Amino acid sequence: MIEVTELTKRYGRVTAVDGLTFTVRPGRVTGFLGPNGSGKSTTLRAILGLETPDAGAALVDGRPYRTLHHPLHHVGALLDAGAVHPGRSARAHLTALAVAGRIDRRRVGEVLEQVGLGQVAHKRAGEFSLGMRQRLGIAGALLGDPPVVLFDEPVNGLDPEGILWIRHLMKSLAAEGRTVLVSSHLMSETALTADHLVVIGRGRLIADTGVEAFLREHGTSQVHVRSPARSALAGMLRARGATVEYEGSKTLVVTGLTVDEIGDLAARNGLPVHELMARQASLEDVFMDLTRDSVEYQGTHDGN
Ligand SMILES: Nc1ncnc2c1ncn2[C@@H]1O[C@H](COP(=O)(O)OP(=O)(O)OP(=O)(O)O)[C@@H](O)[C@H]1O
Repeated sequence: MIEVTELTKRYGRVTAVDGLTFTVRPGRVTGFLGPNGSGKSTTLRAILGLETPDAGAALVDGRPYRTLHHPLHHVGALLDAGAVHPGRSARAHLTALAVAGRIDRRRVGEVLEQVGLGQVAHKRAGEFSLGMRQRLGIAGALLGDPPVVLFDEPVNGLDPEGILWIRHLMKSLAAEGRTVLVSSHLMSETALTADHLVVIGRGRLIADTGVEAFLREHGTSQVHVRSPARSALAGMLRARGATVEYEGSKTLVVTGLTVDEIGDLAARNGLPVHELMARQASLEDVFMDLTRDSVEYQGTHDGN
């Protein structure tokens, strides 16, 4: 379990994390979402004891990371997949980590197999593709068999096969009862993997909720209706409580009624309908709406 309480971190005049509180529970994948610069990496680094908070705390299993006796047995993290010596083989890299972390060297072979690098264990990391480097980073995170894992933007730059692999891995780690926290700036990708979402903007909490509840609450669906009698239809739809907007010369965009309700209403009143189509607002749109203020703030701030 990870507990972040009233966490604040400032860099000079920039408040990267601002009184942030949330808990990451075991047995599920928690997506940690926010636009670029919203404070995700800073929060992850604070959880890993790489940043000293100006206020508040970030605890792993009830303790600050720096006080854990065998940290790699508690937490595994993928922060920057590039942080591997290019001249070292995958096996040598992991062996060095194992020695430094007082972890049984037999784990090296196990994690190499687990991430699918068994065949290339002797290849130099400098010759690895980005996807292979991500896998190597994840192997390092899993070395201590930790109950808590953190991944910072793990699918960035990966091909579809790599993305699928990571999604599957996250879910299986959570199914084993581990605490899994995955940061991303992509809402739709995260919704496919995560069970729970923590959304932040300019270092503050925007949402802490289940993915399904989030989609129910924010995933507004619209219905596009093309009708030669759209003015009459619009009046009736509004009378039924729908929000109606005009688009082009023939189309209505309706929120608040289903396709069936709109079709039935038109039929009962003898109004012709040439097209009736449900459209789910994209998750990326929902996310951008939610975090817009924080992005504008960030832009202003960066400009100063
Ligand atoms: N070491 C640092 N020194 C100064 N400012 C920093 C430092 N680290 C982060 N910041 C600033 O803190 C804010 C939050 O950055 P952070 O990297 O935590 O955000 P993020 O959500 O992880 O974004 P990204 O996905 O772009 O990395 C940004 O304004 C960033 O410029």
